[in-house]
Amino acid sequence: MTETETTSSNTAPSPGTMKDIMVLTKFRLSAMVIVTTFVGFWLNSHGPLNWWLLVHTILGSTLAAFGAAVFNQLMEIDVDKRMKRTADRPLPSRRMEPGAAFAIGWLLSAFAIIHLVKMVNLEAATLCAMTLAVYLFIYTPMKQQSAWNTIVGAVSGALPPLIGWAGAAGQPAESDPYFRWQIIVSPGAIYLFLLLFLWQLPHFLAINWMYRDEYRKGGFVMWANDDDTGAKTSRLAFLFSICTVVAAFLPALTGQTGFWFLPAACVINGALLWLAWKFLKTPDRPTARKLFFYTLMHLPLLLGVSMAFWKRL
Ligand code: HEM
Ligand SMILES: CC(C)=CCC/C(C)=C/CC/C(C)=C/COP(=O)(O)OP(=O)(O)O
Repeated sequence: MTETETTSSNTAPSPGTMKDIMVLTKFRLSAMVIVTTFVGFWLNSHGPLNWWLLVHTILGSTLAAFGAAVFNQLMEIDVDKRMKRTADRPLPSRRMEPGAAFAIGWLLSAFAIIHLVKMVNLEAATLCAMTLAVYLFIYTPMKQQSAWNTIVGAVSGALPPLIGWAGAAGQPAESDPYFRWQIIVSPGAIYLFLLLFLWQLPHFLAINWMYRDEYRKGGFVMWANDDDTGAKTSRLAFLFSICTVVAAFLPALTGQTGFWFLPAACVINGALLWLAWKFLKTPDRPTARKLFFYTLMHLPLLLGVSMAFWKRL
């Protein structure tokens, strides 16, 4: 090997390193979480968008989402080792030292919260801290105790759009109370929370059923673990898909969206119900896979039409 090659292999991250960083930060999942934060910010922006406030909100939330992923994987090294889906993650495969991950997790999470307090507002920072706390202190340990963990996980997954919603409110005026609860107790924020909360249930049930053997092997207690026929999981997935669709129509019912939201939402939600129905009628891997992949399209599509037809009242 020439000197140049040695030097470059020491400094430039190899494709393996880049991949490990993506896995450690659960990059694709975190990216979609941040899309929901962006949508929350956008929907609660009155008048022209405050681009700097948006950048600070997204930066803080992104670092927190990465930090959450790092700590979650640090807490699950032993169980992740037992599942094919997760065994090759950098920590269980021992490509990364737990000490390094611990330091990275702290740096990301602490910087994120401080950044949100200083550059955005106390409400966004508090919601972000709550997201981390629910995900790491309640959901992650609960995965090995009770199948209700999914409901708790869905709470942490439904808070990030509210971070964006709160972020758009900016700094308080002098006359404002210390903590402005009214920002998040509003119809738009409630819509985003309910939509995200409910959407995660069919999203996860489909994948939970596909990976039920792995979850059992890993020692995770999940709804689909004892359901080899798929009857129970597909019933739950169908029921929660109906609930998701009901939540998805709320802004149309309250007059928050323009005329074209309704037909667009009918198509997007109709496809979700159709795929959940197919999974219910024939619970097998192909129907579960289709439902899971469609959930990954359903959410951005619905958030997209919400943004497009949202009335700035
Ligand atoms: C109870 C809450 C949730 C659970 C248990 C859950 C579970 C999972 C699992 C196990 C996967 C991995 C599938 C695989 O390895 O092939 C996955 C993928 C994914 N999830 Fe979720 N999820 C939840 C919430 C969310 C939320 C809130 C979002 C974003 C808004 C989200 C977005 C995604 C995305 C984008 C993927 C694909 C990631 C990839 O291909 O790397 N999930 N989810
Ligand atoms: C701003 C901020 C802090 C954002 C973070 C949002 C967040 C915590 C989303 C997590 C959603 C969730 C429960 C995913 C499943 O994780 P899992 O641990 O069950 O997935 P795994 O089995 O693949 O490890």
